[in-house]
Amino acid sequence: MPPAAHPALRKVETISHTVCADQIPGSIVLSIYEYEPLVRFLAAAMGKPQLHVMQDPLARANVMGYRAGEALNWHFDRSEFTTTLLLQAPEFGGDFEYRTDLRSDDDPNYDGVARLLDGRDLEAKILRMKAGTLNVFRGKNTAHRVTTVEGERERMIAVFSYYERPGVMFTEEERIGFYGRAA
Ligand SMILES: O=C(O)CCC(=O)C(=O)O
Ligand SMILES: [Fe+2]
Repeated sequence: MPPAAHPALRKVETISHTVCADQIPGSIVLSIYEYEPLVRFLAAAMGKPQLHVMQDPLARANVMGYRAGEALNWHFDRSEFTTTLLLQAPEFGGDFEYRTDLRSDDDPNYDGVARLLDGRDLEAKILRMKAGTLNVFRGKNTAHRVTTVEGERERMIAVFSYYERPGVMFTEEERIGFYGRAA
């Protein structure tokens, strides 16, 4: 593969409207995030002895808005798995599309990633979500994206982070990198 064609070097634009956990104290979204039966359910679903909410005041739970014309490009997540709850569905578009196990912990599969980015991966699937859909996926190796939202109603989704270890925090640098602020 010529270096310029390497999938990691492609340029994409990302717009995001993110509300962090510290901006919604006492909200229903945070109560759901911390709801013990949900945490136990997710642990059982993921085959973990236990899961814990994250301690990070910003990252533990986020609400992201996608407005008309906005999307989230193909990516992998840093964490082993990700939990989302769709709060409001858009009128059109804003589909969650995923490609299961595109890479593995020991094989980055750059050719496969390039094929996906070129729209030539026939195994990519769309998950039909409605408001209230809980989505748990292994985003570390399953590539995923959100297609462009259309229409007046913004897509609103809560993103919940849980870990096997209690007390997980981002570093200050990570908070600034993700959110543009440390506190
Ligand atoms: O909005 C979604 O459905 C997915 C969000 C996501 O992939 C992420 O925040 O990493
Ligand atoms: Fe993601």
